This record gives sequence, structure tokens and C-alpha cells, in this order.
Amino acid sequence: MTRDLTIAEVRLTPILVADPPLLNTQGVHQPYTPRLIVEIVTADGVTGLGETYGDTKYLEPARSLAERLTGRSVMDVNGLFGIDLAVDASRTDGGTDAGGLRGVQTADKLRLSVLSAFEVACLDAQGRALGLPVHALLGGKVRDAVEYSAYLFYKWDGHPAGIPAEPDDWGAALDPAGVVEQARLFQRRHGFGSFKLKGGVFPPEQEIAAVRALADAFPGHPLRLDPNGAWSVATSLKVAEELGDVLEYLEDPTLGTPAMAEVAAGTDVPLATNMCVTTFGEIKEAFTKDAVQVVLSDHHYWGGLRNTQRLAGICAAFGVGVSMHSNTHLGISLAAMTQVAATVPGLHHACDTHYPWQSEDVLTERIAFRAGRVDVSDAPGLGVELDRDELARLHRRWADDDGTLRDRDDAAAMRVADPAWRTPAMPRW
Ligand SMILES: O=C([O-])C(=O)C[C@H](O)[C@@H](O)C(=O)[O-]
Ligand SMILES: [Mg+2]
Repeated sequence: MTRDLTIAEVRLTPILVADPPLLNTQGVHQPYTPRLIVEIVTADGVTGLGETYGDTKYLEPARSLAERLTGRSVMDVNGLFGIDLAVDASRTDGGTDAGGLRGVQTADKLRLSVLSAFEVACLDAQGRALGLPVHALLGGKVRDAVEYSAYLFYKWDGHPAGIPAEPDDWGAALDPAGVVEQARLFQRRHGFGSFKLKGGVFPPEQEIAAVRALADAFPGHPLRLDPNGAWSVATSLKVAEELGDVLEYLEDPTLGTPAMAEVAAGTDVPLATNMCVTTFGEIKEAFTKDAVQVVLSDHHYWGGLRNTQRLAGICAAFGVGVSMHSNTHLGISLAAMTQVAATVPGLHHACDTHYPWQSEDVLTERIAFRAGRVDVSDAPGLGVELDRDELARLHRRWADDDGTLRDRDDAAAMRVADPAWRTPAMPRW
């Protein structure tokens, strides 16, 4: 067993990974999306892996942090969070993130989104060095498998003609029949039994019809609809009334805690969020106003796996449910999500994951879903191995890009197909 846990080297590799043309209220996914892979190497040659957003605003502080880690111990995770990590506030102040889909962007949230990848890499290195899975370092697993939901998207068959992109085999989904067909594919390929539709793309009546079609096709299965805050309070209440008998929860129907509280007061349908409660500072107002019934944590922007456990503890104390949000991510993050989810006692909803949409990964072996679940690995660390050739290939794609795709911008990607497209004003309906 190795013992010298001093950090000898930190490697950061920005990559671009293929992404299908998934539609959301802001626009459409770019054909390639940026991610950052973090490797922390100990003096004994153990390498821990982490993954986070790869846009420029994350890369800059990540580089600055990486430069300051050699000589510290991978055991010193509390110290990691104490490092004075400057982020460029002009990139965040008052705005939302590039997709506008993850709530307000603050300098601290950006800092935590960077730190999270380093925390995961430290935990992975600790686990590998000590011969323990990450869940053991987090207090131990309370389940052997973690359930995920099928993340359904309206989508085009392919990216606009003439631009470089990887083909996908999911087909188009632009109406209720297409959405049901996509759900059937998710069930056939991965066994998912719970379904979430990304809404806010078409007028609410069309999305209500799609959820109704899902309810008919999959009677009794948990269903969710998430328009990323595209609706007014009145529209949200109307949708809640029309779909109340089939929804497990409605996710971020409207923007901001006060508006969510108004909706919550007018319906029995539980409200979930990954937009109005995304930092510890936002919890008090939302919970005291009873604005949300389920918080969808995301270890990237909550600041890692230990903060995710803290969040789950606070939610439990307030009787608020907890589950997980997902953006485009690869297998390192799915492994991290699974390890922490395995340790959260009150996890009663299937977690979100984009992973089935990602045809490319940097792992030697893709993570498999079995009946919609990922088995919790008991192997040391996260239990995944890096495919260096694939990492190098995806990094070359990033290096060759002229900068167009290095910062995710769903509205810009939509303008390739529709030059008149502008980020819609909210509420859209
Ligand atoms: O609200 C959510 O669930 C998300 O933000 C998930 C993703 O960002 C999704 O909407 C996307 O990538 O288009
Ligand atoms: Mg959401």
C-alpha cells in the first residue's frame, strides 16, 4: 500500500466531446461541448481523477489552483477549500451561466464548480492509495446501486448540415410520438423506468400532450417535466393542474424563489429545482417559503461530494427531498455522482444523468446502466480508469477549435440553424 500522499503533479486537460442536437429553452446543444479532466498525481505515482465544466471561465481558476497544489497532501481536502482562489467576477456578476439553465452565476459558485473536480480527484487518489472506494471515505454506502432517470429531450435528427458533428442514432423527437419513441429507446437500451422531459421548448400545450403520451405509454412510471423557468406563475399552475395526476414533480416551472413559492402554494404537485436553490445561501429563503419540495443537487456547482452530503443533511432536516441534477458529463462525473448518491440515506427519486447522450468518454470502459441503475463500485477510488488515447484525441479537438466551441452557448448554436434566434425573454409563456 502506498503512503506518500503528497501531490507531485496536477494535470489539466480541456476536451471537446460530441453532443447531440438537444433542444432547451435557450436554444440547442453545440455539436461539441467543453469539459475539463483533472488528474492529481501523488509522490508515489497514484493518480486521482476529477471532471468539471471546461468553459474558459472555469479553466482560468483551475489553472491557477493547479499551480498551487504541489507539495500539499491529497488528504487535505478541507485545506483545498481554504485556498484563496480568485475568479474573474466580471464573468459572473448578475448573469446566469452560458446555458442560463443552472440558476444565478456567482463568483463563489464558479469557484466551487472548479474546486469540486479537485475534491473528487483528491478523494479518488485517497481511495486508490488506501485501497478503499470513495463511498467508504464518505462514510459508507447505504445502497448497492443508484437509480437514474431517462433524460428525454426534444431533438433534431442531426446538427445543421454543413457543420462538423458526430452523427447519433437517437433520431428526431419533436412531437409526442417522437418523445415516446425516444423514451422506449432509453428503456430498451438502459432499462430506465423513470422519465424526465426537458421542456420550455414548445408552447406548454404541446409539452403537456407529450407528457400525457408518456403517461399513456408508461402507466404508473414516475414522470417529470422541466422547462427551466420558462413559464409564468399562471402558466405553471395551469400545467400543474393539467398534469397533476401523472407528475412525480414539476421542475423549475418558473424563475426565482418568490415565484416558485407562489406556484407551490397553488398546487399539490411537488416542485423540484436545480435553478433557485443552487448555493447554501439560497436555502433559507426557499425552505422557509416552502418554495421547493425537492432539491436537485449537483456536486459540480455545490462544491463536491462532501458538500452534496451536507446539502442532503439540510434537506432531510427540513423534510425536503433530494436528488441529482445533471449537465452534459462523462464517466468520471457519473462515477462520482454514483459514489456520493450511494451514501445519501434519503434519496427517494431517480437521479438525472446526461451520460446516455454522450457517445464519447475518456474511460477505458463505459459505465453501464442495469435496469436504469448503476452498480456502486467497491473498487478503490471511483473505480474507473482513464483512456489516455481518447483523452488525447478529445484534447486535440479542443486545441484545434478556433474558440467557437470552447464556451458553451446554446443560443449561438441555435443561430446556426435560425440566424434570427435570440435568447428568449423569460417567462416565455
Ligand atoms: O435544469 C436542468 O435540468 C439542466 O440544467 C440540465 C441541462 O442543462 C439541460 O437543460 C441541457 O443541457 O440542456
Ligand atoms: Mg432542471
